[in-house]
Amino acid sequence: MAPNPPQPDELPPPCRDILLEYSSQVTKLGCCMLEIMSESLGLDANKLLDMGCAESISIACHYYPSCPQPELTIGTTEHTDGGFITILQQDLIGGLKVFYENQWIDVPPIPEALIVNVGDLLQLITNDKFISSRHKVVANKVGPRVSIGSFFRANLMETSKVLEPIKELISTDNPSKYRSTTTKEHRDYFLRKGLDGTSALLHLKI
Ligand SMILES: O=C(O)CCC(=O)C(=O)O
Ligand SMILES: [Fe+2]
Repeated sequence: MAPNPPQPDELPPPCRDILLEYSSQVTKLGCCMLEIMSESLGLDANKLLDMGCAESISIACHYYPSCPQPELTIGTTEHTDGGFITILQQDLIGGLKVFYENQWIDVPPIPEALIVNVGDLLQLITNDKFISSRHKVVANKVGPRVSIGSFFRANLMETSKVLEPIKELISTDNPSKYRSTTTKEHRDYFLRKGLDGTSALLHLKI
């Protein structure tokens, strides 16, 4: 949806208007979250926005059919999201799980609540102040399940933009945990690696 929004007639008619409206509202919410997160790090409220964390936004609508033998398969394999933040809306079916304190915990649907996931790039630029969440979706006998993910990512148009821990968040006591990369290098690695359950940050660790 950003930086190059689709033409309305490129979107399926049944969800065209609502998707454009949703995109504009979720963008506002994401910017607000990024401002609050900046402040919580002791940074200027605009810092994460100025770094381009809301420049590129894509929306994926997921449809998980009901599954007669859910124990034999998986909805979405374990992964961390690759961007800065993801705002996720799930319906009331359930199935999302997050890895917390060494175990998989259900993220039960709460009507009208949204989930905000920290992604790998926010972990990288905050030098581990925010940690990306490992999550997955299990298959379900009931369904279908629908979810909508709004991904705030690095702007791929700026291929050579450098991604590295924010200077204000590193010091001699708390040195940089990651080497610098570029949006292109990181994206290529993320796509090559696939959703194999390991973090795309491991190869950048110092
Ligand atoms: O369907 C969901 O609830 C989560 C999907 C997801 O993790 C993703 O698209 O990155
Ligand atoms: Fe995800």
